[in-house]
Amino acid sequence: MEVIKTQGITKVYNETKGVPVYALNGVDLVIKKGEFTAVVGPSGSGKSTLLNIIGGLDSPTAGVLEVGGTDISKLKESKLIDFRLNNIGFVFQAYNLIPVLTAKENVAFIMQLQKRPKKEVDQRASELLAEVGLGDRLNNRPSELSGGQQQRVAVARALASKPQFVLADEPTANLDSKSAENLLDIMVKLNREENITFVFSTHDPRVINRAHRVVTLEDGKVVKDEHKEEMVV
Ligand SMILES: Nc1ncnc2c1ncn2[C@@H]1O[C@H](COP(=O)(O)OP(=O)(O)OP(=O)(O)O)[C@@H](O)[C@H]1O
Repeated sequence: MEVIKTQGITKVYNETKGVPVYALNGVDLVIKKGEFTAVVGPSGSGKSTLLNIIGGLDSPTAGVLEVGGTDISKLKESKLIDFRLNNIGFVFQAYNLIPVLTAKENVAFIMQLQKRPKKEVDQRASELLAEVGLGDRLNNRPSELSGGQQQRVAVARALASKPQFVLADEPTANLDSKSAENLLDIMVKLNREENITFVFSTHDPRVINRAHRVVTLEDGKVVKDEHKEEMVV
């Protein structure tokens, strides 16, 4: 099943002086359910721009973007906010947790926005945190957690809404190698056992090694798209 389909996605930034910048230049990409995909490429190649557009956080200058068969490039902002909430999970490099809320409240918050029953919210928040190895940290605030633990809360939060896929922009960028490995182990496990679709951008060779599919961008274009037979564990 196709979860994400882009056709001719282009993003142009108009430089005030001189030439326009093509951050993306005709990207065609199909991501299927259960894929574990790394988007790689040199600095400035368009990775963040692509992830922001796939996540409905930014709109393309041209092209079509379908998520689960819905053309989201045509949705109005209010509809798009709802669509994002219910269909896409986000993990950013700077954690982006709400500082005054506990780990459990951060995960619950997304489900409260979805107006799910309190009992279900409570139970699922605890279960997800246990799944990422933080069953004993439910009531700690982000400042009381390590960077790796905060990023695991972010993964639990991304999954809370039962999204069609999870987008992670450089998820290991601020982590030491042990925490990065640990985060990867959890993402791989969620992918393998629950068929969660992950798309992440990265510079990190350890992350690239664990991906099943590696899409390489250069100057806003896909220049390589490798599918690996076997995952390297
Ligand atoms: N708001 C903006 N205005 C003008 N140009 C922009 C803007 N955002 C991005 N760009 C340009 O678009 C191109 C792609 O940027 P993008 O951030 O997507 O690259 P990236 O591959 O994620 O880079 P990095 O690995 O350094 O994070 C770059 O040339 C960048 O300078």
